[in-house]
Amino acid sequence: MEQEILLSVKNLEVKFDLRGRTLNAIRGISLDLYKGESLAIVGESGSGKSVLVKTFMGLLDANGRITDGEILYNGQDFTKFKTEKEWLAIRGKELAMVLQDPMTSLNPLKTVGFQICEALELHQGLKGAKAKEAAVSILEDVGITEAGRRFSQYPHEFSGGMRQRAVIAIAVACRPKILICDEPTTALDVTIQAQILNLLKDLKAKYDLTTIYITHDLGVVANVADRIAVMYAGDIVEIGKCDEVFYNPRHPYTWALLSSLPQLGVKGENLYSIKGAPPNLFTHIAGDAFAPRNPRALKIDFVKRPPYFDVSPTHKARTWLLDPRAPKVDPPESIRKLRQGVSANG
Ligand SMILES: Nc1ncnc2c1ncn2[C@@H]1O[C@H](COP(=O)(O)OP(=O)(O)OP(=O)(O)O)[C@@H](O)[C@H]1O
Repeated sequence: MEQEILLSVKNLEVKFDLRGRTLNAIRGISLDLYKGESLAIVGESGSGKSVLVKTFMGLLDANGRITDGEILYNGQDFTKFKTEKEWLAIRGKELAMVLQDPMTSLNPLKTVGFQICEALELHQGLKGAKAKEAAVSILEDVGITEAGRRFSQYPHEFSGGMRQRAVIAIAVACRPKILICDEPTTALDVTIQAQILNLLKDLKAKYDLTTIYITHDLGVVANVADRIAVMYAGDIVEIGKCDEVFYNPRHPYTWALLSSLPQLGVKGENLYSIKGAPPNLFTHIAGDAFAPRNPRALKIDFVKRPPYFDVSPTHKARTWLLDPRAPKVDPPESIRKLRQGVSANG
């Protein structure tokens, strides 16, 4: 079945000017987002996850610029936008974002209810009693009990988890098509994390959302994502359905990420202790950016950037290991066990 593409990124490049030097933050990304799906973008700190989604909302820092590519949405190309006015028709209304720290999104001086009403008025033209009624109902939708009373409270009267619910309420009040969640639960404790993820899942169905999750934690995405895109050094190195990436990963960086998952009972190192450091994005990267940290790297990995190779119609990875001419390189023991577990279970 053909899936409808909601947002299409083509060969996107983003650079930052920093003290006379140029940092290559996004290095030629192409990505289709399908209507109704839940896509997770994973990768370690600095891989470009946030910068990528900021380009979807016109929120790049002032020293950043798109130097190539297209971002197509509903017949428009965001990369061609020149004015803030053009973005105001998109931001909040078509795409909304939930950030890690709710306090950066909430105004501490205004009640939570007022802030939801503001969004309702701006995007749906609702005012007065109608707006309040709608806001209370949204507060209920995001799982805030005694919504009528909570409506009149200030963010500091809410707990951390409730603040995040309030931020989500403001985001969905605008009825966006796409909800971007940037590490939405990182700042919360584990039980609250699970509640917020469940809430986001419920809201996705109720509000007919397409969602993008950004996280460095593969454990988080296993429960929420239909597809996973793995980012490394400003590029998507592997993308596929959740099961494909978890149980048949092909890029050595994905192997490393998975090996670090404590949830899988795999004895390995923490994500942040994958040996070596990410590459310097100020310099041109010739081959596979992960090669210097990859104990299984081939010679060509240091010389030539790999293209994508298809693993299945829905799964591809940018690694020379998938070239038919490549020598057979086995994934680490832990990854092989994962795979065997799947085939043994049918
Ligand atoms: N305004 C800026 N000026 C210079 N470099 C920037 C700027 N914003 C981001 N970068 C750089 O772009 C790269 C990608 O950053 P980004 O914040 O997207 O990473 P990330 O994967 O989202 O990491 P994290 O999980 O820490 O947020 C990093 O090297 C970062 O230092």
